[in-house]
Amino acid sequence: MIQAFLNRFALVEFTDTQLGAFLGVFSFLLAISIWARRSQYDVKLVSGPSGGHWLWGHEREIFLTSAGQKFSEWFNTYGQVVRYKGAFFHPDFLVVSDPRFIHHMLTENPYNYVKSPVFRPLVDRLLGHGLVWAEGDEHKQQRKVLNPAFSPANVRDMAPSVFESAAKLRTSLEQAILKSGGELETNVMKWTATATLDIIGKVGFNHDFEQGKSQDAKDIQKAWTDQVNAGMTTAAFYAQIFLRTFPFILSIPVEAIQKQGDIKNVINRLANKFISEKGELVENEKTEKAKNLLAIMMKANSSGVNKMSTQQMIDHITTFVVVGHETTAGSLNMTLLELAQHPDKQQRLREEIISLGHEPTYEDLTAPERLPYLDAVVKEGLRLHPPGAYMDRVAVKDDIVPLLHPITTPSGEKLASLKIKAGQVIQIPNISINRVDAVWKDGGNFRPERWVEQGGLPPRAEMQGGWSNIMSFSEGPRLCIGYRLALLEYKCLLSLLIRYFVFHDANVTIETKFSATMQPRVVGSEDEGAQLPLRITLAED
Ligand code: HEM
Repeated sequence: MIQAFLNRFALVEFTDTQLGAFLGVFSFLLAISIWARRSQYDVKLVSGPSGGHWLWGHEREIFLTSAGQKFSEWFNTYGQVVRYKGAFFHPDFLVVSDPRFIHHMLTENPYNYVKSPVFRPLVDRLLGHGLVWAEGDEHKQQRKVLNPAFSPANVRDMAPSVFESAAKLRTSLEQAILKSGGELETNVMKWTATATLDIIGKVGFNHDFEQGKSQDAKDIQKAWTDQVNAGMTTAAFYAQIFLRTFPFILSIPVEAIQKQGDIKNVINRLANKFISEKGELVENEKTEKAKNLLAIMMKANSSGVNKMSTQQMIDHITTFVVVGHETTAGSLNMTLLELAQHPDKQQRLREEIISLGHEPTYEDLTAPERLPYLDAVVKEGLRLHPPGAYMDRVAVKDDIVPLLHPITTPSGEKLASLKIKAGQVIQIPNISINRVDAVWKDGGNFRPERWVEQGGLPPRAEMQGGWSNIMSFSEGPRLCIGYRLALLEYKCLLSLLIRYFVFHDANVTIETKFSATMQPRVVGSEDEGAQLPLRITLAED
């Protein structure tokens, strides 16, 4: 067809060879001209909020509003790729929700987009050299060794520990309600985090945290609470900007900076004890089924493939305990708040669980069709309130990133891809990505029905690539390794709490803030730190 066109208009007859050469030269010149036009990086062409403070850029307004609020506003105003001004003359940030952009970074090129190298030493101090810290080949290798520990079969074996901790939570909450005359107003975070710490202690390294009563549990919970509370303060906002600008501060021997090792120290001690007590046993009984994550790692080690040092195994356990307990509790808490504010939905869920006729089993909790409304509530809770509410990545080299939704430059040109420079910081606010109105229509509303009604979900192409096509567990090779366990815990605890208790709004205004994970606090009582008060009564049989 091209040949016929040229022959007709050039008034000459081209041979196949001449045409091939012509097209080759033409394509080359076209590529050069596109390259010349695009040799300027495209970030400056991306639209976003104007102005911004000369020193703090737009970062202070992000900090002062609730978690993800500014990003949601900007996605709704400027589209799914937004540029804004950083503090302290930091080059402009990109904040993205475009699914193609995110897939390119997290799934197709995960090791070309790394976590901020500035904060890596902090992760080391808090968690050691585990999965959250590792990058590149080291991360690939760690995932290869650890993925099997979270296989469906292994998570199934963890179910008895999950059910046992849930039953203990029910008993102690029931007692507390009866003791306070049938109605208890309480910070629900303490109850759920105690249960999830119990679970990760058992499934992590067969340790009993005694429902938060052991000294070790108290130490871990105190260190974590101090950390997330500190993370919400104005001082922390300034500190992270100073750290980013002057990373050497991290090595100053000041107690506040060095204190992050507290949790790591407790878990190091407990896991070392487990290894010295059980090391021989697991070594000798290679056919026995390992029953917790540390034993699974030790057993894999004893087979000689992919050997891990004792310290590496301990760093992994530390990572699982820290990132695995408060995340699940955090999203569960916010779902309880939503259900307290939507009593009709809470009642619908309760009726579905009661109509099952027995306590939910592992099978009931893992097959969505057995308890479809429970499944919908969990998906909606995780969509609106992902505890890992925010991630960021830094491009390690120049790249051209494809877009699902082309952007329009100030001169009216449409760009279907963006040329970005090595060092570009790209922010991925999961909480705002999950709520974009252009995709979800009523993105900020709690409406579990959308997951079960016909046509309730956005078109697949508009959604993300991870679990249930939302961003809550991320996507690609760094997708949350513990998601199956998290979902089992979440569904088990939620079904039990809703079956036996009624949750009522405590009539305070709750806002959420970014910290190590997303944290709720009471407006007007910010100084009291993270809390989520709810009134709880017993459900009628
Ligand atoms: C509702 C509960 C949970 C949510 C929403 C959640 C979410 C996430 C997210 C978004 C990431 C990616 C972070 C990033 O790349 O910057 C992540 C990573 C991770 N999660 Fe979870 N998580 C949950 C529970 C758990 C549990 C129970 C465990 C383990 C017992 C766990 C272990 C991890 C680990 C080790 C990573 C790092 C994975 C890697 O980089 O390869 N998480 N999680």
